[in-house]
Amino acid sequence: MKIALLGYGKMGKTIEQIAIKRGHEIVLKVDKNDDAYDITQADVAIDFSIPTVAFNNITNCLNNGVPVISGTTGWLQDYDKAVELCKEKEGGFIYASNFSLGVNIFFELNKTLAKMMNTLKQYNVTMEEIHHTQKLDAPSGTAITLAEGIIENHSGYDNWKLDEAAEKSLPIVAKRIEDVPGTHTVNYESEVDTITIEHTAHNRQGFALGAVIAAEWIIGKKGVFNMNDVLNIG
Ligand SMILES: NC(=O)C1=CN([C@@H]2O[C@H](COP(=O)(O)OP(=O)(O)OC[C@H]3O[C@@H](n4cnc5c(N)ncnc54)[C@H](OP(=O)(O)O)[C@@H]3O)[C@@H](O)[C@H]2O)C=CC1
Ligand SMILES: O=C(O)C1=N[C@H](C(=O)O)C[C@H](O)C1
Repeated sequence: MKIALLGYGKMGKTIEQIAIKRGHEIVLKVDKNDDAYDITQADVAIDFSIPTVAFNNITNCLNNGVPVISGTTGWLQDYDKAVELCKEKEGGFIYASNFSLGVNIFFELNKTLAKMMNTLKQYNVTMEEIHHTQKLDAPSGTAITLAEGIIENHSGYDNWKLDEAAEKSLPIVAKRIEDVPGTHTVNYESEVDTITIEHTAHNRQGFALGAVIAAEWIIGKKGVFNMNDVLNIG
């Protein structure tokens, strides 16, 4: 499979290593200021860039008939437009806030726990995410997906807020600590006890492997998909 890497930073480089080990070829590496590139030489594009350019990268792929996997976070105000374009062009598109198998299992565990806790009003939910200091967005995309999983399944919450507690709002604390690949914690706290679920990434390999598996999976498919489709979970 011929892969275009849109964004050649920490994730782009990790994806390159894994893709080559799995027998794929990297035909294009796009970074800042690499504007004039021909995406059509690739069978599939993998976008791990920055929030301000991700939507543009995705539309360029869809307009040129190249299926695209996007892991970039912080651009979701334009997600619906990307979905529309994908349908109009009959393309292939997957966005996931987190591509790792472990986090996708954690997402399901989080939803199940929220359902179980729904009637137990003595518990307040709080969330914390910790990432490296170069991260541009807060809260993390993964934290937003976790919050949405709780809001959909727990009637005590209908929105989330960064660093703020308010009526029916799920507070998310975002911490930035050097070299942390990504840790997400969900707490249910009552006066008598705390229930905690946590996912800790030890490195970026899990995210990168998931993105390559998603790229392999989307070849020959048309539509907008997510990691539950790829991993057949949920
Ligand atoms: N969904 C998931 O599983 C995961 C998602 N992520 C997300 O992926 C994104 C990238 O993460 P990470 O690799 O750690 O970040 P990095 O900052 O290491 O890499 C981002 C790269 O994008 C480059 N870039 C800047 N402008 C453009 C452009 N116009 N087109 C293409 N590339 C460009 C940057 O170049 P320069 O440095 O020169 O500006 C940089 O090399 C983030 O949004 C992060 O949150 C990260 C891990 C897992
Ligand atoms: O920026 C990162 O590094 C990560 N970003 C994603 C997010 O925002 O959730 C996924 C992972 O946590 C690493």
